[in-house]
Amino acid sequence: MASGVAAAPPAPETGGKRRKRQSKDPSTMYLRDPRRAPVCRKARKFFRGTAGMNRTLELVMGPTKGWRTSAKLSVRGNPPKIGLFAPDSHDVVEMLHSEVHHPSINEMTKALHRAVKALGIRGYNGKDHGGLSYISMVVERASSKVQVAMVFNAKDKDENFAQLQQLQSRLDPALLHSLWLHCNPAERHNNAIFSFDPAAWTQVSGPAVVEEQLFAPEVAAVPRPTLFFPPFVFRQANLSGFARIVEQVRADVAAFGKSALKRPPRVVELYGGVGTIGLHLSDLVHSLECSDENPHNRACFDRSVKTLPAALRPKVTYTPKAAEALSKDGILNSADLLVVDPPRKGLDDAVHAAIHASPTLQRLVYVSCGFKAFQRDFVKLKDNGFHLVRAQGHLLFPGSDHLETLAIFARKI
Ligand SMILES: C[S@@+](CC[C@H](N)C(=O)[O-])C[C@H]1O[C@@H](n2cnc3c(N)ncnc32)[C@H](O)[C@@H]1O
Repeated sequence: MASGVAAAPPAPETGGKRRKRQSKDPSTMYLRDPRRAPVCRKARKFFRGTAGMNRTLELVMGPTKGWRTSAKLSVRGNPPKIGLFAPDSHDVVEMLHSEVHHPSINEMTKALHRAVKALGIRGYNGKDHGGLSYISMVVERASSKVQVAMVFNAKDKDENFAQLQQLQSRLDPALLHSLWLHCNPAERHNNAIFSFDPAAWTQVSGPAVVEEQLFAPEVAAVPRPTLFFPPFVFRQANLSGFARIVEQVRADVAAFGKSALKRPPRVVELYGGVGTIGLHLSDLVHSLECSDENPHNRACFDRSVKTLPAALRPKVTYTPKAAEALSKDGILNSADLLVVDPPRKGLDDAVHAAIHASPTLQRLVYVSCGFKAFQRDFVKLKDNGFHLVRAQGHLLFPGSDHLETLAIFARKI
């Protein structure tokens, strides 16, 4: 099974038209004024029009530089070019430095470029489908060290392992958190960068997980679980920006429990990753059933639960299963509130069917990273009796044509 992580920042929504090839870092196209990105204009129009909101959509934005703490760069050709795909293409725009990258990612990219060239490691070539195809880098914010995963399309894992051992000796230990080899079979037939198969992963060096606290110490949020990220689970690229979304979700869940429900809600979370949202709600809920299709998330979630205050631990559970299957199993049959943060394709049909059928569900917190799909889901949720209570746009990738939408829906039962 594949993780479906995207290689490049979201491609601009071009209405199907082929764009002129970009020669510029595609995630900085709107950096001068990020709120002028086409998706922001579309979202404002949508919420004013179709969604009937009586005020202009609020667009929340943090720092425009240095925000990307998780990056997947493509590698192509020989000598290898490292960078991002230009929108709608597989042409790599070389990017050894980007102002939107965390400084550690820039430093590590340059060091890897030097090391890869010196060791004669070739980039993916599209002919025999072998070579180094991607480099994933994740910064642990407290230490500024980088977890590096190098993705090869190769049959001979041992050869790549030996190469990465050599490569490791060329990297600064003060910058490298850990180094991982991910080998995809050269003959595979899907576009996902990572596979869930544990056999595809080999740890070359360093600790197994990056550790993160979502909230800065000055944010008055309780609880503060530690989150654990091995390279084979989803992690937000702009974790500080995502913390602002989770703060809003906390405020809504608290208000819903106090004012509408008059008791703490039973919460289900689908597409929950390692529990980045759900674990931060544990003090506000009667119970939280978190889930995700990636089987590796559960161990991270369980480890995080141990970092919660003891009284909160029994309230939270995790099921490693796809949202479609859980929906068919009746997971929403007694839920008061549903939290969803699906991939760009939006909610699966079975989830809509379970929302429709639930006799108890009154509140829906929708975090969307795909605005096209969100618009489709909005119409279906309306058909299922939900109305929009509140929405915000979060520019998690300021400079690119991407918007993270937080929408709160309610229905009377
Ligand atoms: C945008 S991420 C959000 C995760 C989490 N909220 C976070 O902030 O880290 C989407 C998640 O959906 C998961 N996913 C993708 N397709 C899924 C499916 N059909 N059923 C359940 N989870 C799915 C992915 O593994 C990923 O963890």
